[in-house]
Amino acid sequence: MTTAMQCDYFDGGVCRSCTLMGTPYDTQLMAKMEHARGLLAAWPDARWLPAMASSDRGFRNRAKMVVGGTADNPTLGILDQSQRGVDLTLCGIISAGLRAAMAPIVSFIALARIVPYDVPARRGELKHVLLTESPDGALMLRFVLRSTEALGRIRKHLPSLLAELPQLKVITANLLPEHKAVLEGDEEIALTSGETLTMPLDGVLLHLRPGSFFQTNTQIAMGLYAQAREWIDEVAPRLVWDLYCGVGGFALYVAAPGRRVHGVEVSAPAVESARLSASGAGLKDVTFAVGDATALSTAETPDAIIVNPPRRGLGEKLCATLEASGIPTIVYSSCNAVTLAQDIAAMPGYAPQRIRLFDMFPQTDHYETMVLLTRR
Ligand SMILES: C[S@@+](CC[C@H](N)C(=O)[O-])C[C@H]1O[C@@H](n2cnc3c(N)ncnc32)[C@H](O)[C@@H]1O
Repeated sequence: MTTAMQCDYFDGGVCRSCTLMGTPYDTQLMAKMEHARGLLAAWPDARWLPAMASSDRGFRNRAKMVVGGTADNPTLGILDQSQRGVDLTLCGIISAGLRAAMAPIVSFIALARIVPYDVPARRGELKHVLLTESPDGALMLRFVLRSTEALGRIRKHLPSLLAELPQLKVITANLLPEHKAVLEGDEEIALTSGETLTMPLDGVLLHLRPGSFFQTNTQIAMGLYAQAREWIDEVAPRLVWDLYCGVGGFALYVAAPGRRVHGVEVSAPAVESARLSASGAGLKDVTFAVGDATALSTAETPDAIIVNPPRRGLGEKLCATLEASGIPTIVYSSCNAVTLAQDIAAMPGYAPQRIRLFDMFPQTDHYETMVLLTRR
């Protein structure tokens, strides 16, 4: 039995995001397996592979910090019930590299006098600090601002931040003028010459642009992509589609000589990132398009398809399209086993063959499940 992680923020009632904090990791993983097995019990013939466990701490490659406090004493973390800033810079589930960058960023905010946004008063500038770490320790930092008011001071003082954190490769200002409960706005202003964070994942180099989705837990993401590659390679398809492809992790992993791979994704920055990664790797047969995966037409039927939708799942329309298609193999990677089970039930022409749980989100009851489906 593993020792449970302890967190002062959780114990003090300051932050309750990690709902399973204090539960031994083995117990968490067993409960997730039971939960997934229960939801997918309608397919008893599918073979369950051993779950891929994660490190139970320091696994998050990304910190989304709400900024509170004052320009002299900013806080990075969350807002409490009265909308006051609560410091969470020592959060134990974010990576050590992210944690180490927090104090210099807090000092920088004070130095550049960027006034934290005051939610009840609708005053101030800095709403969020978004920080992402690549496996080689490089960082992408985004300041989500109400306006460009502080930009001059940010630019002026940036050299001191870069001197302290030379691993900062991409820094941007994101503008979110509206008073609304979203993380970021549409406009991104580059503050460094580096525009993408490079993510070396055992042999595959991904480029991450600000604003594009990347899996939260890099170790588990690599496991997920490697598993998809193994299943795809077994059926040796000549044409593979990667729907909801994000920055192209699955597509780039399954690329192989003599195989065409095409990714579809709704986010334009993510598609730009994916194209950059494919061209950087010299992969001419790996292409990407901005588009709505649910509006898919199967005029040209691929030999295999990978789908990795958001929590809402594929939905009726795409399930009906896939059910009516002649695609022999589907690899479905899902962060919500409830919608996964609904979608599989909506495609009775496919039989789940193998299932594997990937613990992308330790300390919470969330997890990723990947299923290999073949045409009956
Ligand atoms: C769970 S993420 C998967 C990303 C990617 N497969 C990866 O491994 O990083 C889901 C992705 O679906 C995209 N998305 C959401 N709705 C979509 C739609 N209707 N059509 C295409 N992409 C969509 C999101 O922008 C996001 O990048």
